[in-house]
Amino acid sequence: MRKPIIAGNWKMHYTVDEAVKVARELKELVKDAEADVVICAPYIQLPALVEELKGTNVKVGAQNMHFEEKGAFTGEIAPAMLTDLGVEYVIIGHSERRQYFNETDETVNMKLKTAYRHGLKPILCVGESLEERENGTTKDVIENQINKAFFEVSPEDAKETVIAYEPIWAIGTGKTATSEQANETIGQIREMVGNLYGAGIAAAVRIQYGGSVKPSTIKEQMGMSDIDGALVGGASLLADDFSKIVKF
Ligand SMILES: O=C[C@H](O)COP(=O)(O)O
Repeated sequence: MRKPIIAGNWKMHYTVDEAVKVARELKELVKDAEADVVICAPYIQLPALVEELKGTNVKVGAQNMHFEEKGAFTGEIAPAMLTDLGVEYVIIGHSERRQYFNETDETVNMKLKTAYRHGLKPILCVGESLEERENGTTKDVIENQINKAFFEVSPEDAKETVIAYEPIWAIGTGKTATSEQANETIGQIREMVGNLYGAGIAAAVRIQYGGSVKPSTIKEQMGMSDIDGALVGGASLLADDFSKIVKF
């Protein structure tokens, strides 16, 4: 039985004070949640969030990091800077990073390996564009992303990876993939993991759906056979909405 995992991605929202206020409300609302709960916040909020959420069931994640240990990479954040704070998760390869910041399947692979090395739990994002969905190439596009992301990744590390399937056309658009569409593609991703690592790991790996998830959509989504959680953008910004998703 896979434990559900609901992660919020706050993207580029909130000052530190605002973030702490939401976290304070959230930790009360979700303290008896059965799912794993994660908030992935902008770097500058991470120290205050780790402090605010210490000893609670809400874990803190970053939205990105560099694959190198250190060096002349102006504006970047190294993995040890995150673990030193007590950050436990990191989103890798979000479509907005791929689209606006030149993230490639190769850098995604390097970042995954760096995350494992530092004991950070990665949330690996994959997904197709609207054009790819309409062309009928969704499965090929995602298989390519999965194969490249897991290139030379050990089975032990692969098993601990959370995969987020996010159709790009459903992100922030209010256009949710139907639960059946999401479940079908997530089932295919599980098969791809199985092709790489075998049935045991495919059955164990947790795969989330992301894209306009709301309190009103989560129950049906979590009722599907292959959906193990959600990566939530807009609806994670308010504690009340996010807690309803967490406690689907
Ligand atoms: O990381 C989260 C996803 O990009 C989904 O964002 P959204 O829930 O605002 O559509």
